[in-house]
Amino acid sequence: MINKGKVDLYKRDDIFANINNVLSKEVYEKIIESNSILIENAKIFMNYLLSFIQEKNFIIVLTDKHANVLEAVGGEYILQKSKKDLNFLKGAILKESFVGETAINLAIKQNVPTQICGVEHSNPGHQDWSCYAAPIMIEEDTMGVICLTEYNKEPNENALGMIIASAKGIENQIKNHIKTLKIQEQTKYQNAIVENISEGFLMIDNKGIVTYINEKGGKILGINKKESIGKPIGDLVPFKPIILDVLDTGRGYTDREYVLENYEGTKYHLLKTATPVRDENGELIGVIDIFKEIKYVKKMVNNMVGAKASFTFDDIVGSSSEMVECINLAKKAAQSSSNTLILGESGTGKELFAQAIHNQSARRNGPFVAINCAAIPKELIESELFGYASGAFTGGIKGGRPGKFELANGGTIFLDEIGDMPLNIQAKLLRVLQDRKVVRVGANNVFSVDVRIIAATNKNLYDACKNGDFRWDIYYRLNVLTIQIPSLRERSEDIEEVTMHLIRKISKRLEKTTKEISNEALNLLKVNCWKGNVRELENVLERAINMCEEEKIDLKHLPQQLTNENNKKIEENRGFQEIMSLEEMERELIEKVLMHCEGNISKASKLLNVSRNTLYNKMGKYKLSV
Ligand SMILES: Nc1ncnc2c1ncn2[C@@H]1O[C@H](COP(=O)(O)OP(=O)(O)OP(=O)(O)O)[C@@H](O)[C@H]1O
Repeated sequence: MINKGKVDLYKRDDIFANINNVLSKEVYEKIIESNSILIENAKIFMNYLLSFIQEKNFIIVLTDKHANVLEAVGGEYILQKSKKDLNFLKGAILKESFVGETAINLAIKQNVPTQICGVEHSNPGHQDWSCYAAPIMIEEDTMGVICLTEYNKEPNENALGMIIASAKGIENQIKNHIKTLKIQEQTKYQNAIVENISEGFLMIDNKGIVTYINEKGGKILGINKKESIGKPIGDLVPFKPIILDVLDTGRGYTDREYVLENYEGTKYHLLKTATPVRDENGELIGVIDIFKEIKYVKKMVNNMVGAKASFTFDDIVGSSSEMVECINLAKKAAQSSSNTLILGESGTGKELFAQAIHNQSARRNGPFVAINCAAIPKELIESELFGYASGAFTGGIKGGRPGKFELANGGTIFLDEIGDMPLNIQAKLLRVLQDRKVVRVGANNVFSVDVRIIAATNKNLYDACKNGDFRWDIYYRLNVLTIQIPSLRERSEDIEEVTMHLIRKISKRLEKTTKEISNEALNLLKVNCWKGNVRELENVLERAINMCEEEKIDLKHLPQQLTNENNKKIEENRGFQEIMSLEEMERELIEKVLMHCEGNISKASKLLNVSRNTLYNKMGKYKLSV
């Protein structure tokens, strides 16, 4: 719809007292800023229109949606005249209450192109002029109005058409402008994402030309981000980039391992994912390559699978001289990164010590990776320890897998039950012990690893070496710092302290209120021989706490078997002796055995099933000599 001269004639006689209304400077500047897109795009059309109309008689005015003048262009004379007659100056307020009904006001009010010529104007001061105005609409909202004004009372048959076409042109221009701004904003976000991801990001076109590379990618490939764009990737790096294979085959890949050395001589072990990019017709137009350093992947894996040491020296309980000696030795081991061997029966706390050593060492922030050599089938130990290469065996994960040594890089590996490691694996272990180098099963690449080794066993490794079951060279390399953890039998004076510690620990875990133990129950625990050491004691206490409804564990909560065994012992002792204290019995037994072995400490300690150290300590305690 178009308005042509539809004016309320009764307004013609209105007197407009205040036609010089102009916006204040501050308000005008604000309005200019908020309409900057409209002004920027309209100006192009205003100047264009001006170039083929008679500048002498015409002015073109742009207003915002409230009829405030944003721009006015035209020949100098006519511009000055329109300022005087029509108030057409930048910042002027042309609303109806100030200037009467005009083509601009009507175009805003009714959202349609409007023309008002000569006497059709309500304002007598406008009646020498003709105005042709068209609204500029974006998504059904009026942004402003463009108006062609002629110093002529008679209608101009081309003017309205010209102004409508200009308004349409401005609308299209603004729409494109908004689209571009949106794309620019999106690109900004995308760039921020690509630049801030921890991975290297590279994009090439179907000719292998770099179209984008992020800062991290440039660092890994050893190339300058800005200078590389527009150049063939093959010319920028000292190796054949495997991303080019994707252009040949059209097939991408996920998480493929790759080792590269850039021009700066820096080696990177990467995990790469390459994705072909196709246009809407399915034509390959480029490849996106994302690569990350595998050390960060391993760190993440370790964090997720819990390759962490949770125990510290504060968790090790026991104040017997044997235990204190062990703890001191272990603290010394924590100060060094030498190979460490922990010996002791099952359940004596070998892993507990290994974790405490790691947590007090300089490697405490690195991974702690434990592997039990006795618990893994012989055929799998090698790949578990050293990893395997892609295609090493059927069923293996495509792209290969790192072994525990690689996963422990920068930290500690705990080789539990090392005495059970098959001889063929021991040969490979020797290489790691000597050079800290790992070769995956089925691979040629050698990886350097920075790993501290703590091994443990309940076997006599010396005897195993003599029998040919364990390699001497490994034994000597592991036997640098050796910690022999005494069994609970050898340090029965620790039983009360360990018991109280375990009651607190287990009650907390099971959310029970049990916190004490009766003297009778504690005495029964003290006389037990604890074949399974602290672990067995822990199991008995866990069972007792589960059974116990009160705060105190009593005899009835302990397994019947313990009471039976104890009764049996007392019966046996009654046969040859009145009831003696436990210490008296121990002293007498040691004395008898020493006599039997004619003072040979080694023989006596073997017969008593305690270490020589322990025997010496006990002899000191009971003032026995040979
Ligand atoms: N001195 C100690 N103080 C506190 N808790 C201990 C102590 N010794 C062992 N434990 C606890 O006993 C349990 C067994 O310990 P750990 O697993 O370290 O023994 P291990 O010698 O490595 O056993 P295995 O040879 O069977 O692997 C763990 O729950 C551990 O926390």
